[in-house]
Amino acid sequence: MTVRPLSVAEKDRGETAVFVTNDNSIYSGADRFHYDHVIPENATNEQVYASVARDVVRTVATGRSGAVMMYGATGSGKTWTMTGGAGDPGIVQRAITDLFTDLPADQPAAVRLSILEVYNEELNDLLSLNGARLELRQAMCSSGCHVAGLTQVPLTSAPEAMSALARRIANRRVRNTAMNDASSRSHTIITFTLGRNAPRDVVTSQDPEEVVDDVATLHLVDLAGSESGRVISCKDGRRESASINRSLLALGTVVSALSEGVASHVNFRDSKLTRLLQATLTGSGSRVAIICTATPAASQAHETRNTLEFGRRAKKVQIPKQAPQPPTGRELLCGPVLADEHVSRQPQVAADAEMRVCRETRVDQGVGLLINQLRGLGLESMPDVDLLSLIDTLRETMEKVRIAVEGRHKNLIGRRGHYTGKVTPDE
Ligand SMILES: Nc1ncnc2c1ncn2[C@@H]1O[C@H](COP(=O)(O)OP(=O)(O)OP(=O)(O)O)[C@@H](O)[C@H]1O
Repeated sequence: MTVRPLSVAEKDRGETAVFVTNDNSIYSGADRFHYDHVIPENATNEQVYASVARDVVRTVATGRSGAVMMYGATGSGKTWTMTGGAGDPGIVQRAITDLFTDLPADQPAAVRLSILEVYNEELNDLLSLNGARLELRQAMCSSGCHVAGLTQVPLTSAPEAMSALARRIANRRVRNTAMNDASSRSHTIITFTLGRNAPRDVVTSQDPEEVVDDVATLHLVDLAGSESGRVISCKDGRRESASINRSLLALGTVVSALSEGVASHVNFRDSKLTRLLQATLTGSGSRVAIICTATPAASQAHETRNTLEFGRRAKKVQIPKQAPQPPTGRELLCGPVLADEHVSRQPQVAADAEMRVCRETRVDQGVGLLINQLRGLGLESMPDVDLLSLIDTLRETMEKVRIAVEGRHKNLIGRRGHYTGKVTPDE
C-alpha cells in the first residue's frame, strides 16, 4: 500500500490527511489495516519498486511468471508509480532495466513486448500502428485466455524496450476529471514474454512469428481508477466510468472469492479484465504483487476505504505453489508432447505453450472461424450449461481436426527441435 502526498490543489482546498501510517499498517479511525508493506508518502518510486516489484522481476528472470498490478481510486498515484513522475522512473522502467540485467548470459532468452488496453470492454493493441481492436479467446486447452492477433515486438535490450514503450504508452486514453488532469480511462497491461532456452538466432530475430520454448511472462498492469459517475459531466466520460467501475467490481469479487480459498468457484467471466488476469491470479508458482495506492485527503476517504478493504482481501490470496497438471487439453488438441520439446508445467506457462502449439498447427484459426460462425447464433448470450455442452462438442470436433492436422504437419518439426510454423510450398 502506498500513500501519496497531498497535492497542491488538495492543500489549497484546505484538505487534511485522515490516515496515519505506522509499522506496515494504516489506521483509519479505530480500524487498523495491516499489509506486507506500507510505503509512506515521502517515498520515491525507487523505494516502492525495491520493496514490492523487484522480487517479481527476479522471479520472471528465473523462468517463472509474475505480475505487478496497480489498484486504487482515481488520482491516487497508480500511473505515477507504474510509469514514473518527474525525475523518478516508475516500475516499468526499473523492471525493464533489471529484467535484461538479470537474464543469465549463458541462457539466452527471446523477449517480446505487448501492450494491451482494455477500454469500455474493448481490447486495443497499443503497439499496432492501425490501433487494431482484438478479440479475447478462451484457450481451448486450459483456463487461460488468449488475445488473438496481439502484436508482440521482439526486444534485445533495455533501451530498445524503453523506446518501444515510450512511443506507444502515450496512446492510452486519458481524460481530464475532477480528481486528475490526466486520468487513465482504461486498464493497461504491459507484458514481457520470455522464451528461455532459445537458440541465439531466435533471441536476436526480429520475426515475431519465430517460436520460442519455455515461456514466462511479466505483466505490469496499471488499472484505471474507480470514480463516482456524478463528477463526470460528459456522456462518454460517464460510459467510461461505468465500464471501469463494473470491471473493478468484477475484480473485487474475484479477489474476495480467491481470498476465501475457493478458487474452483470463482467467476472470472464477468469482465474482460478478470478473464485476462485469471491465469495470473491462479497460476502456480507465479509471483504477483498488488500495489494499492491511496491519497490521504479527507474528501477521498470513502474511495480510500474501499482500496484499503480491497488490499486487505488481496493480501489473503494464496497462489498455489504447485498447481494440478493442466487438463488434457494439450493432448486433446495437439497430441503427445514431443520428446525434444520442453513444456513447463506451470499453468500460465503451459497455457502459453499450448496456445503456441495451437497457433502452429493452425488449430486456433479453426476455432476462431467456428466461434465467429457461432456468434451469429447468439453465443454470447447462451446459458452457461449450453455453452459448456457446445465446448464439449467443439472439443470432439477439434480432436478430429487435430488428427487430420497432425498427419499433415508431423514432418514439419525442424532440425532445431522446434516447429517454426512456416510451411514450405511442397508441404
Ligand atoms: N508519490 C507522488 N508524489 C508526487 N505526486 C504524485 C505522487 N503520486 C501521484 N502524484 C500526482 O498525483 C496526480 C494523480 O496521479 P496519477 O495520475 O498517477 O493517478 P492515478 O491513480 O493513475 O489516477 P487515474 O486512475 O485517474 O488515472 C498526478 O498529478 C501525479 O503527478
